[in-house]
Amino acid sequence: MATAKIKIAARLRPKLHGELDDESIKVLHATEEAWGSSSGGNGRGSIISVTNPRDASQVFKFPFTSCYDQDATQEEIFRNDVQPMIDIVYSGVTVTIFAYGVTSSGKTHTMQGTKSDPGVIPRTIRAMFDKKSTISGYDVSLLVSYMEIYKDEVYDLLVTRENAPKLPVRENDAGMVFVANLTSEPISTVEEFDTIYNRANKHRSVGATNLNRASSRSHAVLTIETRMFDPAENKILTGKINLVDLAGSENNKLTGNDPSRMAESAAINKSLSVLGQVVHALNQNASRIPYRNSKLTRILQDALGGSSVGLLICNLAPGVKFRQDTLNTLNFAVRTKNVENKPVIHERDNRPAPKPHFAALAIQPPAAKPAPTVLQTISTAGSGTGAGPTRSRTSLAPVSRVPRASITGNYQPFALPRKGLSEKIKEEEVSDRSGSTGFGLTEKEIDERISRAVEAEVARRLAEREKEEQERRAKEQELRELERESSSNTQHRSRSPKKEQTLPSGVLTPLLKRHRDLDDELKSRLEELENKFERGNKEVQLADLLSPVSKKKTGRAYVALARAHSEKGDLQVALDLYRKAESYVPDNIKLKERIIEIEWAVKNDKDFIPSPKPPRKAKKKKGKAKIVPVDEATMDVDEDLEPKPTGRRRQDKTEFGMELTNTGIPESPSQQKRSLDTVEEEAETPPKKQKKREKAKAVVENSDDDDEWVPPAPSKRSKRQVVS
Ligand SMILES: Nc1ncnc2c1ncn2[C@@H]1O[C@H](COP(=O)(O)OP(=O)(O)OP(=O)(O)O)[C@@H](O)[C@H]1O
Repeated sequence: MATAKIKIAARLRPKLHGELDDESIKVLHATEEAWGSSSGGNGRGSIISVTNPRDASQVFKFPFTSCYDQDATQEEIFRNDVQPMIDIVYSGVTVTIFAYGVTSSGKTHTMQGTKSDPGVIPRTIRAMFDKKSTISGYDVSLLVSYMEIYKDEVYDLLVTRENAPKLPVRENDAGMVFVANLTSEPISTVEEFDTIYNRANKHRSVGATNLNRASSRSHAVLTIETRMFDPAENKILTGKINLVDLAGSENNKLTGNDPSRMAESAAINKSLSVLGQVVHALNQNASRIPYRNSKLTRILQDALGGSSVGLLICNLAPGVKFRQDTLNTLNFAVRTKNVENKPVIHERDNRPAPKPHFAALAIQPPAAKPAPTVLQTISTAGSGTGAGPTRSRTSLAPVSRVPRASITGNYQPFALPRKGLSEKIKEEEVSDRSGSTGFGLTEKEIDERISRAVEAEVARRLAEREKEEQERRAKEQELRELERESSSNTQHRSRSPKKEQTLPSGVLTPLLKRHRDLDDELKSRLEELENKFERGNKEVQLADLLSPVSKKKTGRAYVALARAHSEKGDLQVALDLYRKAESYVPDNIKLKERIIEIEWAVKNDKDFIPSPKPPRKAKKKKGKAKIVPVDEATMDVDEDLEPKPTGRRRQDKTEFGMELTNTGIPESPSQQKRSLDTVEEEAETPPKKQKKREKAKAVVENSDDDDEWVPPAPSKRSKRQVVS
């Protein structure tokens, strides 16, 4: 079955007035000679390089097919990466393009642009109308729908704000997710679109923050649907392009959000966190992908491991202020580029089915739904010159995880069209509903059959759900027992002097010595937990079942083990353990950094010595001293991976895929400055021992995508990077 990976384009925006650009984030291009073209290679097969905030001698490299520097134009991005998608849409496939990045990184600029410098959306519309005018033999109609996801609720942007109710997200029989009651308006000219779009944008939730005067407070999804009726074949081909301007993840220290903004911010960060988890689960080949954990991922389900063709535009902001967010965005992009979709052509055949022989009718099983037609080949590298809808298709095998599409009349897009279909399509739909069955059955017989089938299906689903629920409860119970057992064992053992004798002297690192009992305990606990679940996706499944506190505990347990192994020099084992930890705390920024660093050390066969752990501070409480239970002490094993907030309870640093507790009260500017400095200071502290060993400038190639261009290490002699 043909698959298509999500394509990544990264764009670094220019520094804005008053911003500092320390040039730690760079775009390195391939040379003209290497690409054999005169395009200068700009935007094609280049890399983003980022200096490690914790060790300036390390440079992380992220190769993507398209990287755009601060001078890149809107036209360039559209021509290289978006224009080729138009042909795909007209071949009956859904394309999803989404802009992702921290707040103020330029997502809206890239997608919408300005009147004088239009972005992806206006250019796409023009290109779609241009393409439409070249198609002959089809009756083509275009429809637009536009929604925003604000605080995890979906609103129609084509209706006035006061009349916009929360819209439900549903799934049809074919597994296709759609937003019920979303308006879908026909558009016959570019000007018509512009009027509708400009009016709708006024309904979008936008607010001012310290980082962006017009910050998007919601995710916006604009969908253009193409319906092509072929009168000769009596078929309808339906393509779609979803243009998604995501809200940016936010660091409330930098945005200076007030409490009402914070609630928005929490919703934004939560949904982006789920997006990160979905991509993570897809990378792990997990059997359960947490699409349902947010409306955003539910609506983008088809674009992530589904039947669309995807393009992720990663927007990056320059300067040290955003460096951590840049790394997070790039990490997300690296993961996303491994996500595979299985594009499907959405075609509905309106020809009446041939009438079967009466003898066959007697033993006729209920009509099976035709499986989705799968694209044999989809070229995303075209130049936009393809002619007309693609007709070649072969496999009829059902798509495994997310077929989400049907070529029968069951197919429903995000929006259910309300009006303005071309007359012919309307006629077809009418004749579909009232016409002959093709099997000589009466309406009543059909109704009866349908009700029987529906009843059977409902009964089956209920039984399935009941079973799943029972299994889930049993698993949860088991986990609770394990946890209880484990914590009582831990307390018991900590009192037992015998345990000390079991330690092989001189082998354990200082960390292990401190936590020797716990190490054994944790190992056995983790082993027990592991045995309960299949390999492969067990961490993701388990993480789904655990409470947030248990997840954190388990993550820390893995981190403690990983750290111990890394100190012993078992870097590969340590790396595996850190990755496991990531399944439980996917949003831990320092853990991500640690993984990158160890990956680098393993790849380059270098030693890795973690920065020394800060001494554990005694926790003081007014009045009485707090007794820290042993179990809790294990949580501090890797304090440097997870700094504890001090003072008032709040989370300072936000990132993609990071779950936030935006419950804190904004600090005073002086407090903000102090704690920001601390964050920066922490980030800049290099792993000292390692620095001694690694005097030469190191380059990290942070990609497992071998077929992508990996340029040589930067040299002082060459201004531009050259393909070797
Ligand atoms: N490539 C660019 N060239 C010039 N200015 C840019 C570019 N990208 C972004 N900007 C400017 O940067 C500012 C922030 O951009 P924008 O609003 O697009 O960010 P955003 O990522 O959509 O932010 P948010 O998530 O808060 O909505 C705007 O003033 C915009 O004009």
